[in-house]
Amino acid sequence: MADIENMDSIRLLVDDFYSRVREDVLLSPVFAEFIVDWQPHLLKMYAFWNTILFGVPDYKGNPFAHHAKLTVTTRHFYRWLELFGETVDLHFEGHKAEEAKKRAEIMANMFQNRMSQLKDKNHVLL
Ligand code: HEM
Repeated sequence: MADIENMDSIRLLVDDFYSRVREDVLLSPVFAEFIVDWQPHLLKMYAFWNTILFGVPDYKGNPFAHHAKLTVTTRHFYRWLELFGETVDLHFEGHKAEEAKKRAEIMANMFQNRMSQLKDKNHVLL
């Protein structure tokens, strides 16, 4: 089995992952609330992973800002990571495949930490 090597690998990973997300009972309603046309989201995600894994400065954005507004719990993040890991393992094997899973986990943890900080702050303000 090959590793994640280039943009073709990234497209395969992203397309397959989000087609699973769209069929997932827990995750699909969260995405459906914000994404009507999937093509722009997929293009953004190709650029994101190209930047994360190959250092190509394709993605310019602030991922956390797009997640702070979501109504999600630890279960959603757990499921997201589970599906992502399964998709990576189904198609790829190697250093980049491991790195993709690791980076996703780091980002998911970072999103969750910042979300709970925001919640605590709002609580104090109330
Ligand atoms: C509970 C898990 C997650 C859910 C439900 C979720 C959901 C979403 C949704 C609905 C959007 C579109 C937001 C919009 O267009 O306004 C989005 C964008 C995005 N997500 Fe996630 N996400 C999750 C986890 C992650 C993780 C772990 C990563 C990183 C590995 C990630 C990376 C991104 C990026 C890069 C964007 C594009 C942001 C932009 O427009 O610049 N997401 N996500």
